[in-house]
Amino acid sequence: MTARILDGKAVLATIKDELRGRVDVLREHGVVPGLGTVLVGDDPGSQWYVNAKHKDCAEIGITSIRRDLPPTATQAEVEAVIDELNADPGCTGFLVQQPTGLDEFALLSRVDPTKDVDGLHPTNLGWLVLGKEAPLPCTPAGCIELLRRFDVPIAGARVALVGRGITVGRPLGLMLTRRSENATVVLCHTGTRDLASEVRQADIVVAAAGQPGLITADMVKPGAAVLDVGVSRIVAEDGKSKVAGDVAADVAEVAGWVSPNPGGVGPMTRAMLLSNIVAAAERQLPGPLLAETR
Ligand SMILES: Nc1nc2c(c(=O)[nH]1)N[C@@H](CN(C=O)c1ccc(C(=O)N[C@@H](CCC(=O)O)C(=O)O)cc1)CN2
Repeated sequence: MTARILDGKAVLATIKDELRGRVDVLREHGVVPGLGTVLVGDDPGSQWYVNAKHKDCAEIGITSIRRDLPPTATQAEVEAVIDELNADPGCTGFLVQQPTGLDEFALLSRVDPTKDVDGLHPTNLGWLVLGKEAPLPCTPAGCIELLRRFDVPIAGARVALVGRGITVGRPLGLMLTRRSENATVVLCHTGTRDLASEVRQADIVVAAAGQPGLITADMVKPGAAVLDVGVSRIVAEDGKSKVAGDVAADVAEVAGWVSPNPGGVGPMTRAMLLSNIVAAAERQLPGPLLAETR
């Protein structure tokens, strides 16, 4: 068996097409969506992600506000930029690119939750726990959207999440166990006694541990869907740095679906960010118009 490819790049392009029309409607009603980003330091990966986010925005008519700060920026300086974006009416949503090397909990908490397009503000994560509508974290939302777009059955599926981080594993567990998804989730982490056995029982595996090649073919149930969220930077044989995922290449010989890495969940993170930006701007519309967008 060769697995079907969960092509996140293709889905990102489709979602951009879908969102363009909604951005046009917003503009017709005087609301111009504007994404703000706060980037601290000179990490090339973070710079790439932020550049990509603004490029995506430009392609569908969302304006950009960039605040790039040097690696020497202090907590107070970053918080001042957050206060400025909270107050800026042209910035309808913004995010602080992680990692910052600073107190990230304090930074996230300072963002106006109505402008939190990352869905990572404690209030918005709280709404998720309570089962209420709120902006959702982009990577877990991207995982679910990717499965949906390729008709991977989720309701009733047994899911092994590998990794309990705040941006992926933990919120994804909450999202997959909502009635709308109705999956059964096993959240695996470094304390899991027999990871291989947990993964082998799963219909869907989401690998977000940051350990290159952690999930091997012998651990995967034939026909399962395997999403690779791991991002480790390794030095290849040619001496060049490249991204390595958590899923070994031979998993594609056993699985029913696999997400490539790059080209799978990464572009979906960007797609869900765009969707959160548009939804945040739509909430600025007067009630009856907002109802029409739903
Ligand atoms: N404030 C946030 N910081 C971070 C988040 C986040 O959701 N919010 N997630 C990650 C990084 N991230 C978005 O910021 C992100 C990761 C990957 C991709 C992507 O498109 N990757 C490409 C490959 C890129 C490469 O070669 O390096 C792919 O997978 O095809 C986009 C965004 C941490 N920080």
